[in-house]
Amino acid sequence: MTATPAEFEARLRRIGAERYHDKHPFHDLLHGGGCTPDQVRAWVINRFYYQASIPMKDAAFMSRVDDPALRRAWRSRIEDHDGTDEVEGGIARWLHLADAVGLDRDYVASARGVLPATRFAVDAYVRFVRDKTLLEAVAASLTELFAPKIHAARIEGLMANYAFADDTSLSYFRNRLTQAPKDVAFGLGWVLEHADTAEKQDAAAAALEFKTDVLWAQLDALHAAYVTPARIPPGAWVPGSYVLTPAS
Ligand SMILES: O=C(O)c1cc(C(=O)O)c2c(n1)C(=O)C(=O)c1cc(C(=O)O)[nH]c1-2
Repeated sequence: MTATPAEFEARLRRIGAERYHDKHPFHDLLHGGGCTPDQVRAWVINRFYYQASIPMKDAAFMSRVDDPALRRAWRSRIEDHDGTDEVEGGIARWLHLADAVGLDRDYVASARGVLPATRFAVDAYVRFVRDKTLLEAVAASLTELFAPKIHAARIEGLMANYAFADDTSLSYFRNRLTQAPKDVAFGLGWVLEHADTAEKQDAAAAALEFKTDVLWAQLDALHAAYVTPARIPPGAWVPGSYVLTPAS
């Protein structure tokens, strides 16, 4: 049976409550000050790959949309990450964080040291958005419903626990606090309007679950590789390498 929009929204929010990556143990370590400088660096290197891929997935999405109004509503996402001639974007802001933790920013930007499982998970998200229905693609972005809470917790936790944390190094997250709610208000409204059959609601819910897996798998990979007993896959970043300045 088709759920009402309010019931369907509650179903989507339950998926976040049960599966979002704010519950992953790596986030407890990171936000609680329990990460070593190299573990923070590993997170910065791997998470960069997600950041850098987001505007590519949004471009893939827009390439499939024939409704100019939907493209217009979506295109600010690309500017938010890539920036404009006047305003720095999220990718540049992420590289301030790379500088602050002492990493060689060119190495981070090259994505050479990214873990294989991170690459597989992120690439799967870009492919999902390219290949699935527009409804599933928009529904997958709705993990952002749950992101402002984790960004606020991250700013607070990093500021309290790490000397590298300041307004410049954390500017990425501060900007997302206003960007994400705007994106997600549109995305949620669009999904509630277009998921108008039980089958479409099931497909949208499954897309959101898939996306929580994309996020969770990245942190599993990070935890397995860099938290004791560490198992670093061949080719991935080796702690201590590409570090230009000591930890602060
Ligand atoms: O730090 C986080 O936990 C987190 C999570 C997510 C998310 O839920 O997918 C995004 C972001 N950050 C983020 O910064 C971001 O720009 C973003 C875009 C998207 C998307 O799917 O389009 N998710 C996320």
